[in-house]
Formats: sequence, C-alpha cells, structure tokens
Amino acid sequence: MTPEDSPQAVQVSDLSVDLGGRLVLRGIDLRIRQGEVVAVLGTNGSGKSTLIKTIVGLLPAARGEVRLFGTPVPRFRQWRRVGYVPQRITAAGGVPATVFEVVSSGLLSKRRLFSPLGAAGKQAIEQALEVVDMADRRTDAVAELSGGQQQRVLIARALVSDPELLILDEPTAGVDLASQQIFADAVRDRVASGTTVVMVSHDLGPMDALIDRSVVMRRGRIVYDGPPHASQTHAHVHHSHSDDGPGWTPS
Ligand SMILES: Nc1ncnc2c1ncn2[C@@H]1O[C@H](COP(=O)(O)OP(=O)(O)OP(=O)(O)O)[C@@H](O)[C@H]1O
Repeated sequence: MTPEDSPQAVQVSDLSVDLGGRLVLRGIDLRIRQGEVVAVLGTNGSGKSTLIKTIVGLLPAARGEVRLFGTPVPRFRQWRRVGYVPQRITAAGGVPATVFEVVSSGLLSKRRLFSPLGAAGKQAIEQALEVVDMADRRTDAVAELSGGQQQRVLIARALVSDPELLILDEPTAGVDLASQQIFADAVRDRVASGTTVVMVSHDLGPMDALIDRSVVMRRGRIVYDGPPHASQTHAHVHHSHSDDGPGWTPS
C-alpha cells in the first residue's frame, strides 16, 4: 500500500466556515493519513482554531465537508476514537469538578452515561494523571488549579481513552517545559503505536521532532503544506499579532 492509499483519519474538502457573517475559512482541502503527525501553523487569526473546531464538529461548515475516519462529521459517532485538547480555557467551565472527574469525562463516550467506572477505567485515569504529574491533585477542584495545571488536566482527559486521533489546539500553551517534555514523550509513545496527531502550535518545543508535515494557514486558506523544515520560512513568523498586517516576517 502506498502512503496515498492508506486510510484517511481526516479529510477536509473544499471547506468554508462563516463566523458572524465573515468567511473565516475559505476552500480548505486537507487529507491526513492515519499515523501522520501534522502541525498547523500560521499567524494569529489565520483560522487555525476555527479549522480544528470544525474538524471536531464544534462549528458547522458553510460549504464543503469534514470526514473523520471516512464518516462525515455530522454523522460521526465514534468520538472515543478522538482526543481533543481545546485552546486554553478553564477546564472547569464554571462547574465544580475535581481533577479526577474532568479526566474521567474523557471516558464518557466509552461507557454509558452514569454507568459506574470499572477498574480498567479507574486505572486509565490514574495512568493519565501520572503522565501529566497531577495524580496527587486528583481530588482537588479544577477551578483552584493554576492555568498550566488546568491545561495538564485537559491533556490527561484527551489521553485517557487512548484515542486513535489526537487533535490538539495549542495543548502546551502556558505549560512549563518539563511538562511539555512529558507530554511530548506521551505523544511519541502513541505515535509509535499508530496514533494520528493534528496539532496547532506557535511554539512546538519538544514536539518539534515528532512532526512529519506542516500546514501553514493565512487568512483562512492553506498557503503551505509539506515537509516541516521547508515551512520554516513561511511559519516562523514572529507574529504580527494580526492577520491584517503586511504579512509575515520570516525569522
Ligand atoms: N465567533 C466568532 N465570530 C466572528 N469571527 C470570529 C469568531 N471566532 C473567531 N473569529 C475570527 O476568525 C478568524 C480566525 O480565528 P481563529 O481563532 O481560527 O484564528 P487562529 O489562527 O486560531 O488564531 P490564534 O493563533 O490567535 O489562536 C479571526 O479573524 C477571528 O477574529
């Protein structure tokens, strides 16, 4: 089987997304094969998070479609195959929840709602908490954690179901270097067993070595898709903090 024939984890076809009457994504085509590790790069406001949210079904397509493992997202039900770490938000979302509860929500689609967690589930949660070094905080309220610690809890929630596809939107923003390294090691182990990774990042840090391919966005379009090192001139943009400025300043 040639790489072109291998199964697609993500297929984005002619995707346009409208937010508040503005076309934020325009005609995106992207195919990600199972086992690939893809970085999505680009300036602030270029549409990276919008693309990620549309891939996980949080935003509707105005035109075109997204398929996960061959199924159009509106009909996709196998969410346990997908782990998603959102761009930094408060993990608690205003609801009082402990670290353990938030991580256990990553297993919800694996078991029926309200059915008790089995021993295997508990063990998976403990392992995910160990990976992010939060096991000793398991009974603490997430709202009482620091921002970086909350992000580590979200990472544990995404890893706990051992998903085939990890979709990460700046997963380690605000996370210290030691924790970034621990997370990169956890992702490397999963990649070695065939997990597909799509990751938005402004600073790949220890993840850099894992990337097979980079996609660079600008103003809602893909302007580069290829080997990571050739993307450097496009992407190592020390950002103008606006996509309306004169454009990129390659470093
Ligand atoms: N709810 C919304 N309504 C209208 N426009 C929006 C909305 N959310 C985002 N946008 C706009 O869509 C564009 C893309 O935003 P997006 O968050 O996808 O960018 P990004 O590349 O992820 O940026 P960053 O690097 O800053 O996270 C921006 O111009 C933003 O202002």
